[in-house]
Amino acid sequence: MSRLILASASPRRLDLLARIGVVPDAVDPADLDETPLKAERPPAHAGRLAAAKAELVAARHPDAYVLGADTVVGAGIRILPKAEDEATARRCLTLLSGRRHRVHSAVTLVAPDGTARHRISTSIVAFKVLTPAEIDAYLAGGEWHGKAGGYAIQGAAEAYVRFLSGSHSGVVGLPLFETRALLGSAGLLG
Ligand SMILES: Cc1cn([C@H]2C[C@H](O)[C@@H](COP(=O)(O)OP(=O)(O)OP(=O)(O)O)O2)c(=O)[nH]c1=O
Repeated sequence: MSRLILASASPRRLDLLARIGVVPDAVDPADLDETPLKAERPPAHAGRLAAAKAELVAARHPDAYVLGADTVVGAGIRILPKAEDEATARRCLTLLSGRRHRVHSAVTLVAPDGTARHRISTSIVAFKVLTPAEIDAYLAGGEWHGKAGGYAIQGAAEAYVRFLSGSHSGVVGLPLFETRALLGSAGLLG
């Protein structure tokens, strides 16, 4: 069977794949510019980056299947950043407090013949109104680091989530229903 490469530096994506019994033959992250295009909408941004990551890494592994993913938090037409510092995470949480937002997780599978298959999962998440003390407590925990929208639903932030509609695995970073469909249609399961 052909090799499967996971084009991601996210340990969560590796763990999520393992939950459906898939262990990639290698992990080879793509390093690319994740700046949104002018007027790019959140789902389009996620789809473009998932495809770009998979295609970039596929060029390095011509005989393998390559899986890439991207998770974007969108508030209306705004794309929230991936929080690399506390001030950014604070701005994200302040914006998300007391309102609904969407989390788009796109997955792309590039086959050895170069054809690409794409899927996207969109979830709706609503946070309670966050008090300044709750935001401070969350920031002190550090789980926001490197996360789209400045939070990780798989950690303490889930206690602030009043409502979730969609895919929990998608919010964490790799929607398992869509990923299984992609891998299955390529004959990579069982
Ligand atoms: C909203 C949310 C995001 N995230 C994470 C998933 C992604 O790792 C990250 C969004 O950044 P991504 O650019 O999707 O992924 P990444 O930079 O971590 O890894 P790579 O590009 O190499 O695949 O935010 C959570 O872990 N939990 C959450 O609840």
